[in-house]
Amino acid sequence: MESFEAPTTIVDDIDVLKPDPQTYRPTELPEREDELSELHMALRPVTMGGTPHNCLIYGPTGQGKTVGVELKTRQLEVWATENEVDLTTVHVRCKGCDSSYHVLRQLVKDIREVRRGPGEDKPTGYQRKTLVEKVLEELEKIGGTIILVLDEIDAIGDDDYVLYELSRVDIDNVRLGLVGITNDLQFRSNLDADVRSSLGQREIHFSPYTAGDLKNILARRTVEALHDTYFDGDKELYRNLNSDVLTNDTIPLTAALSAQDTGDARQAIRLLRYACDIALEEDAEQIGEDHVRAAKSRIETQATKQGILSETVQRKAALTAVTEAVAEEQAPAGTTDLYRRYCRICEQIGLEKNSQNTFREKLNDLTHSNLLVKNRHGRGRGKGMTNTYDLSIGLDLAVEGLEEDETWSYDEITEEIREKIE
Ligand SMILES: Nc1ncnc2c1ncn2[C@@H]1O[C@H](COP(=O)(O)OP(=O)(O)OP(=O)(O)O)[C@@H](O)[C@H]1O
Repeated sequence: MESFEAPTTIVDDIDVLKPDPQTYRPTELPEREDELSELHMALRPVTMGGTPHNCLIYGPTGQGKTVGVELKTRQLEVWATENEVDLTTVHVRCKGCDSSYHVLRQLVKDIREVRRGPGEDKPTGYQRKTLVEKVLEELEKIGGTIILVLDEIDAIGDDDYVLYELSRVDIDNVRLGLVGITNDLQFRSNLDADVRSSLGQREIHFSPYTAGDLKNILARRTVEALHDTYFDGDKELYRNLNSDVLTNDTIPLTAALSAQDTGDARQAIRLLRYACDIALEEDAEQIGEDHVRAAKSRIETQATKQGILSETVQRKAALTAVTEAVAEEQAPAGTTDLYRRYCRICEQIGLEKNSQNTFREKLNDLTHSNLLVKNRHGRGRGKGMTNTYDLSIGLDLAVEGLEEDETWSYDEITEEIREKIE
């Protein structure tokens, strides 16, 4: 059996390569100097005995919005303690709260926890209006200046009641500033005009990181995470990085692959971490380009399997029909052929059959999920057009995805397909 004692020549502190804020939080974000300076200006009235401006922070996922707001509010808290200013920050994660009602319940719990410590339950059985009153009572009990950060606030969708109420809060002993964070660019324009003008007193946009930004972000992480990796010179920039455990192309490739995609720092850090894990598995002395490419492919494989897992049973039946056609080398296949296969599969597993039109919709849904590709062809002069479908992922991956999916436990069908490939 492998020993856990095996020494590693690569890693110093592996947790630094986790994009999870509970494990590691950067202490500076030089790539966000401008955005954080705007936030600084919005919060600055606190230092003059005033009320912070409300802000709406928006930008795609993994752009340092959450970590940036946390850094700035913490910096302000330190200043407030040193200057004996009564300041409280409440950071509310709205993910999963799909309505104002759920955000209000979360708010009551989080604000109570700020006062009394962890372990509060979310209140149940109250109407929205009563929950608003409870939030106000809690804010009043805290008093002073309060910054309420509503992270992933787009979770509430069109139901902006909670924002409407919070933006009108008027409590004698409280100076309240709201900071909304969202990665849904459409969210702002869908808000009620009053809420938009109140919450968006200051709007701060976090645009996607470039490959250059990502190289610097990754370089700083590797200096803390890896052995024999350090900056030459006082500027913590990729161009000053020296490392015995990274080959020259590792960081540029990781950054380029992530920048091509969405410029997401979380994704870039995760990719490097995965490459590092593969290098460790291989007992390699350096993390190289091959490890990054292997990591990218494993991540994509996992994401595809996850994608298959999250499809409905009817779509999985449609996907199985296309997979079978590919295994028999009969793809790209037309809707009629695929529908015939689908009907047979439904009979085999006892699934209710959809009409051919509904089946076609399922195929198109799978095309939108990037599991299938659709092509339109002419049937010949004057005979109109026809659609054919093929897998957009590898055949093996499609079969593996269906095999590993416990909600699609029709082993005899996937076994039959497997036999056709082997
Ligand atoms: N400039 C940066 N320097 C170092 N690490 C960064 C930087 N920007 C982001 N990160 C890291 O990337 C990850 C994602 O950051 P964060 O959660 O702040 O993104 P976000 O924009 O709030 O994303 P989401 O909208 O998905 O919540 C975290 O691990 C964070 O530490």
